[in-house]
Amino acid sequence: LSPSNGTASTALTNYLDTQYFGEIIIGSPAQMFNVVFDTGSANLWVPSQSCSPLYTACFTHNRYDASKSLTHIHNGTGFSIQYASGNVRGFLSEDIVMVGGIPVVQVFAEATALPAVPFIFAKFDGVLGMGYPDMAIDGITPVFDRIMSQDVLKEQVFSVYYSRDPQRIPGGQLLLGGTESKYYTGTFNYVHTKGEGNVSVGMETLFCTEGCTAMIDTGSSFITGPASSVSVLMRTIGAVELAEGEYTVNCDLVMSLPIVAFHLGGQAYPLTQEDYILRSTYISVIVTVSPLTALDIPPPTGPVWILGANFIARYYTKFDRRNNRIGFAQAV
Ligand SMILES: CCN(C(=O)c1cnc(C)nc1NCc1ccco1)[C@H]1CCCNC1
Repeated sequence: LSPSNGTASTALTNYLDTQYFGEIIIGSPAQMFNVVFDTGSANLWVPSQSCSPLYTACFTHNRYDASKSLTHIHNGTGFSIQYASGNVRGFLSEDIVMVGGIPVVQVFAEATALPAVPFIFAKFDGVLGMGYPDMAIDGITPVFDRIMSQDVLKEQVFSVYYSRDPQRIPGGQLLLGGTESKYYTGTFNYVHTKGEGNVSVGMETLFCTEGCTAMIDTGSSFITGPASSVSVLMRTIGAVELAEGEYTVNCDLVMSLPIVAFHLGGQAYPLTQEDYILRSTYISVIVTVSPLTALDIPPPTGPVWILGANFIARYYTKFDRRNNRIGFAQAV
């Protein structure tokens, strides 16, 4: 925490433009964990020392050992969080958590059952939810809310920078309490949380004309949209569906791909071809647009567009909890 200006910075690692994570400390003496700072959830969980090593995903990641922390407080309440491919299950514990040098006494989950898919592919150990308290399982006050109530931050905001260049150090930044001017240009345009938006391709608004909700999810790698809308979008750009919800276009068509723009809060946020395609290295003739896939999320949350890392890498994002709005500026 730099006392001078009431902000706290955490450098993020960029793994293949698809995973961005930073270090936190839990317990005394310090136990270090790499976590995704995830606006798509609101709980903190890390693998537990009591996770059976039969769970490969536990075996290959850092695990919290309550017996080695002098500041550990027992809780024991059951915990389960649902992901697309399976549940993370465990129990609650309490200890000192340090984020960007700010200490909070935090209730978090020790994971004792960690599904191999997707977590054996995770370069991070756990997830630190940065979402609103109403998303928090077991009604636990999220980390950022506990930091805000300490009145140590200049502003009740946090900002996220995701670098697009894997060689660039740091690969990203989480800044609590403000924005980092070196990571964006121009001014912020704001959209109110729970706001409406729509999606246009080229000059025409294809669907969601009556507006549909979008979620900015710092913990997701890609952009997903309702299957019906994504298929309309893909047909428009001439992509063909190979796998379920995954589309490909031919390489030499890339330059003719239209701009896909997300309209949020009356402002257009265009993505160029490079933002929404991923060149598949092994088949030189086909380009996959996998950063844009179909995912139908059931009501009441869905239908919803989820804008993940490849959107945030283009638009530096300020989560303004004081005014319940999200600001976007051109990322550098
Ligand atoms: C963290 C769980 N998430 C992932 O999409 C996810 C899963 N599995 C792996 C291996 N990585 C993931 N995200 C990597 C990443 C880091 C930053 C950007 O994307 C999502 C689940 C829904 C809420 N939001 C988060």
